[in-house]
Amino acid sequence: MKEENGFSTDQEQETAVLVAVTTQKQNPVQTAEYLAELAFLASTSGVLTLASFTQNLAKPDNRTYVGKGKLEEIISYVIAKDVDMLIFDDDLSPSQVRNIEYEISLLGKEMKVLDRSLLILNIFAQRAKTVQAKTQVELAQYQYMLPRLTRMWSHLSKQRGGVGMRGPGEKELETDRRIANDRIAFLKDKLENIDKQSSTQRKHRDRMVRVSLVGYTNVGKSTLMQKLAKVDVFAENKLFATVDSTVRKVVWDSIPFLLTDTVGFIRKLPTLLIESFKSTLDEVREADILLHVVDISHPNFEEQIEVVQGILNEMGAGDKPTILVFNKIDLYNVEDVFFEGAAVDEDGNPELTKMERVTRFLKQSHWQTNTPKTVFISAEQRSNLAELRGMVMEIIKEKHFQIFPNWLDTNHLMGYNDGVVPES
Ligand SMILES: Nc1nc2c(ncn2[C@@H]2O[C@H](COP(=O)(O)OP(=O)(O)OP(=O)(O)O)[C@@H](O)[C@H]2O)c(=O)[nH]1
Ligand SMILES: [Mg+2]
Repeated sequence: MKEENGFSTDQEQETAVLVAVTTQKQNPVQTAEYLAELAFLASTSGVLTLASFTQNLAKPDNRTYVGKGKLEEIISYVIAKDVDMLIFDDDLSPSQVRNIEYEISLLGKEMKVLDRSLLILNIFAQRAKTVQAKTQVELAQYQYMLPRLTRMWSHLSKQRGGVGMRGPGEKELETDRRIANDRIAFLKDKLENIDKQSSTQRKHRDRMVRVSLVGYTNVGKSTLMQKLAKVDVFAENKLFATVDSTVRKVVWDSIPFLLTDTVGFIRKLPTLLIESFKSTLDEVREADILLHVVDISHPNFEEQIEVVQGILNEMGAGDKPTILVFNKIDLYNVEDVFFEGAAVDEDGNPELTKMERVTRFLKQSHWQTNTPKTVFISAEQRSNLAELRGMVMEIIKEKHFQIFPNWLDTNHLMGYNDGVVPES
């Protein structure tokens, strides 16, 4: 194992070459962005990207994803550089994996062939902490591997550990499909029991308003959770820092509610993961209010919003009361803002802070006008958190009084009807 102490040294760090195709459905700019994301995923799981290859095709090749000539070019490169693995940006069918492995073996080399899903599964496996998350990931891994259980797979995994080979463990990989199927049945059973327990737990706290932080991975959900609930939640500049959902009871203006931090979404999130994380995602499904966090400093944030919205719709959570929370405004380029003429206050007051200027500029942007509820914040620098809190409180109170029409503390009703939220 190369990561015995949780560190991998430079010499021993596993290396990868990334492969993507530009198609009729995916333009070169998108391909470049997706490759950047794939490299980030690789580095999150401790793998160093040495190079990436792309090819223009009408659609990915049925047999080997890229064309034969391109594959040969890639294989010569990986042999010359002694690369540990090939990572493909799209999901490969079991037969594509076999064909690619076969082409590699013709040149006397053995190497791991991963796709985006497997890489994501691997990161989830590294990060899952609770029994539930671990079970969910293991189930997804088995379901992914079942149609791919080949001699090559078990042979390789016996020889070398590391990325792509974690999870079910080497021993199980040698076992036949029947045993894998038994394991899948066992894990499903286990999950069902855990589900029963957690749904009982959820019922016990049934009568509290639930607020869920959702959003693309790495946008700052856990950081915001920390600032809002004053708890220590693991946040990191890596993808999928959070795999387990964290629930905290928070009391604002004497009204208690539950705040949940959830696993981040990503483009092409493996369907198997969505399925096996069903119960974790129930937190989202059963939420009263969603805070959809967006990293406005990310060049692709608009597409990320769509991906998240798409997954929420698929889950049947697309029409919940939602606040679009644009985070990381501290990273927003101030010069752009200056040239848009927003640097000076309407009253001619030039004394606006950078954050105030950025906020003012963003509030004039189409994101403000097209979306019913938006707010621009910096979780890390605590900018505009009071405004966010006010917006959340407005909906929380509405929901809370639906659940508790006789909530006795009339102090907190004052000012509620006209939407005034007491300053904290
Ligand atoms: N500059 C800046 N960085 C931020 C802000 N909020 C969060 N970050 C950073 O963004 C990175 C990701 O933050 P997390 O809170 O882990 O993001 P997450 O959405 O929980 O990510 P996953 O759990 O991986 O889905 C961390 O390095 C944070 O320090 C912000 O307002 N400004
Ligand atoms: Mg997180």
